[in-house]
Amino acid sequence: MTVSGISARGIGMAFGSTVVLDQLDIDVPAGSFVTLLGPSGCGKSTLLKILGGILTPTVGEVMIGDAPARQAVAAKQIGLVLQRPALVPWKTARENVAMLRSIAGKGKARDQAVDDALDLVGLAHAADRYPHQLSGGMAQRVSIARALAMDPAILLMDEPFGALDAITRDSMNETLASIWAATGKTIVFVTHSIGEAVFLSDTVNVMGVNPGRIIDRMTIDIDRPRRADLLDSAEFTGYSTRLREQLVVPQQAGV
Ligand SMILES: Nc1ncnc2c1ncn2[C@@H]1O[C@H](COP(=O)(O)OP(=O)(O)OP(=O)(O)O)[C@@H](O)[C@H]1O
Repeated sequence: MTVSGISARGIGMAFGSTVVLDQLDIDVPAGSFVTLLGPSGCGKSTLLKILGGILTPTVGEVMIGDAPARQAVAAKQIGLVLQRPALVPWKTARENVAMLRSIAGKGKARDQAVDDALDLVGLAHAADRYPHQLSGGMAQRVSIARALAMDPAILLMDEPFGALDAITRDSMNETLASIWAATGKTIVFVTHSIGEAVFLSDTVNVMGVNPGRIIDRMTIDIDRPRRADLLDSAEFTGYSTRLREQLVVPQQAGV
């Protein structure tokens, strides 16, 4: 895996006559954890897909490393994790993780990359279970392992923990922070949750609506590793309060 960053300039996106994103610039440094935080409908998912080269913007340019984003997609450098894990019900956790690798011609009878990915998400013990035998959090761990097993340079995550209960979500956030530290991947993460954004990110991009744009960029300067007890600290609350103010104050001109 080569670690790559993303640079997007002058991004605009319209669906028919509806302008969803307007004049948006964003940089995601290689190996960083960057969050897109904003209200429903501000264009987070659309921007995530554009940054990953999955969707072509109406105007503007996205570079991944030194190449246009679509080349990174063709080279399978992009991993995607969505809110719903979408596992194949008749395949075990291990088989679900192995699936994309076999489609890409990388699969072997005993594939170490699959076992390593399951290990990384803490599911080695459940590799032979079927999706109906997994909790929601475990199923989402499988979908993260499925993306990791392809060893993408960039992981795009679209509200991956949005459907989970608060306790499971905290534990998934800790797991994701340790996966990121262990793999050094570039991660772009979409969330509605201020707490999740502060806990995970190097940088939080706060988005405003109508049209979608970035209204603030906040660097989260909290030491790592970050553990769940951080959630009770004054430092954490300070960042959360500042972000909340950005989200409720009438939005100003884009930055
Ligand atoms: N393929 C599409 N065709 C038409 N409109 C679309 C399409 N995809 C997204 N939109 C519109 O673009 C806007 C932004 O959608 P998007 O899903 O990117 O927002 P979001 O911030 O991720 O929302 P949420 O947090 O609710 O998932 C919405 O108004 C949505 O209806």
